[in-house]
Amino acid sequence: MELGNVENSSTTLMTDFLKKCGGYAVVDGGLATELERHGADLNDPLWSAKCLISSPHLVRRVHLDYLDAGANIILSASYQATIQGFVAKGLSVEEAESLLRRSVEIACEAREIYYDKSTKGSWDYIESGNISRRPVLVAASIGSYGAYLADGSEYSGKYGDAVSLETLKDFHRRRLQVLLKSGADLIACETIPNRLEAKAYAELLEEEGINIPAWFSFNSKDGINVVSGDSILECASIADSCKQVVAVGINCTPPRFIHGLVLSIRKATSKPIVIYPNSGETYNAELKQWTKSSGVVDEDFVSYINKWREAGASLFGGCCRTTPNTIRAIGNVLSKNP
Ligand SMILES: C[S+](C)CC[C@H](N)C(=O)O
Ligand SMILES: N[C@@H](CCS)C(=O)O
Ligand SMILES: [Zn+2]
Repeated sequence: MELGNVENSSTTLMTDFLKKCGGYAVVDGGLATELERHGADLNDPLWSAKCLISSPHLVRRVHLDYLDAGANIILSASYQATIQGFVAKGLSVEEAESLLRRSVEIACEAREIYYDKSTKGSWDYIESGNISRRPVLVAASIGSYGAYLADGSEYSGKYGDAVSLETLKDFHRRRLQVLLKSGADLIACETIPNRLEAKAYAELLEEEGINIPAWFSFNSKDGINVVSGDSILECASIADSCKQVVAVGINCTPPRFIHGLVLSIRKATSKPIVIYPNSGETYNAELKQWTKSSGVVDEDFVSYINKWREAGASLFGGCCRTTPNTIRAIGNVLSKNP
């Protein structure tokens, strides 16, 4: 397919979807931390991807909980699922690729179960005079190279001089190819910590030329730049120039930084903005545990949703340590102020 057509059909998917959702869409909340809350032990280099092997039923249940809470987009458990990471655990490349596909299948199964069981509440929008089901997209999550390193590097974005654009493209290429053909509606490149990785994703998507839209979501620890110190404007511009990218945003970032970042992203792109902050707690990568941040108050961020909406965001959810309750509350805010 020619790039012009890729751009048109990808953009249409997102604009049609947002229209069907009433202009604003609800993204799910933290997947890994919710698995943990249900008893999963994520102290492993694979982090949440470990559950694809040990407890796929729990992954499906958490997806379903987010759908019950009102999510319009659910993200697969592939954030830290990499071929390299699975092979390091002793799996074959074929088994690793099959687990990647399985992560998307599990999310699709949850959507099927949700549609089958909910006769009330899911038939809630009218299109051309017909009552239709609540729109739900399945996004295949792609975590950064730093996520694979399993040492919290996605919160620093410092990969060292030895890691070049080509290193990152080689690292991501095969996983992206598998996920592009997995049946997912969307690719979610998440927690992108630096400009180089955004460029790597953009080039790979353009080289593959497959007609699946993607979003690029960055993280920040100062509300001005992405975590590596690279400019959010430059990062958002890379996303803006990539034809397959249908939304640009911020995830796994404390709520207090979001407003300024939305205003900055808006200067670089007119594409829809996606926002899914974490709880504001701090991650200890060594212990793989969360601690309350001292000296900062990150009150319940749902109260900020309207402010972020006024600043230009149109897709809202939560990242680490948010729960289905957060997502239900976001849905309530959006539906009260359509
Ligand atoms: C977004 S962080 C909480 C993900 C976990 C990290 N890559 C680790 O493995 O420790
Ligand atoms: N989608 C991932 C992001 C981690 S930062 C998750 O929710 O576990
Ligand atoms: Zn997160």
